[in-house]
Amino acid sequence: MMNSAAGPAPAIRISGLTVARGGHPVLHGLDLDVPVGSVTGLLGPSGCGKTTLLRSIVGVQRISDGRVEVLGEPAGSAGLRHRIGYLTQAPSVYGDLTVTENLRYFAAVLGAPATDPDRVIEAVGLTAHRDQRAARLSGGQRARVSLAAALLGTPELLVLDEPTVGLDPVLRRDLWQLFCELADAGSTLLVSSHVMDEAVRCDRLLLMRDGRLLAADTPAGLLARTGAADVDAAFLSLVGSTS
Ligand SMILES: Nc1ncnc2c1ncn2[C@@H]1O[C@H](COP(=O)(O)OP(=O)(O)OP(=O)(O)O)[C@@H](O)[C@H]1O
Repeated sequence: MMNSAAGPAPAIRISGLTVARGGHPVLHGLDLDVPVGSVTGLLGPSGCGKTTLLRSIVGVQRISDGRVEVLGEPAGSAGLRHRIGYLTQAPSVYGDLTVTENLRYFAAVLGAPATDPDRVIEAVGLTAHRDQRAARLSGGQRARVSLAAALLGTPELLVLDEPTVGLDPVLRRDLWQLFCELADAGSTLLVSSHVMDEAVRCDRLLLMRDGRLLAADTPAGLLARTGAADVDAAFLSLVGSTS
């Protein structure tokens, strides 16, 4: 989707974003847009700055320079709190509560509809485990409880940090299907991954390396531009042309 002057405003607009962590520069003046109602994949090797970028978007990262605008407001604005769902890499669930109890609790905190816990439990494929305590779930199941919590209240923007890590291929496929359905219904999704083969499921890709953006394109555009057969090869070709 193009963002012409007449087109819809992007869900996320970032210019000159510079971040240092622990005294070291991590993001070096990033410029990017994320269009509304799309699934954008944020791809890049471990340590390239994906989580730092996502933290800047949800407004929990101290930034050195630049502008981060989310849904028309500066990142971190109080008004955005109920409009964004954020899945961190570490599942945040209460081990001594069941799946349903966890989600009822988070729904109450968020003021989400009372029917939401059932809906999101089904969406992430945990209905059969709904009465199990979270401490007894597998790592992948616990991660899905966290994902379900991010879906409560049907946020306009979902920021998901490696939501499919450690999941089997069937579940990964089902979750990507869910992400596409959410985008079709109008939500905007920004999904990080270091698994390049997930890229084909995205409408758009942001390829990062060493705190810089290598490319922002559709999967097809990226392959056409690099002449590569897959996103992995496209990434390597872009790395080769910049290093
Ligand atoms: N709390 C911190 N203090 C200092 N440096 C940090 C901190 N967190 C991350 N970093 C550094 O910032 C850089 C980017 O980290 P970040 O977590 O954003 O990468 P990432 O692309 O999300 O990696 P991964 O895919 O492994 O999660 C890394 O070099 C990392 O060592």
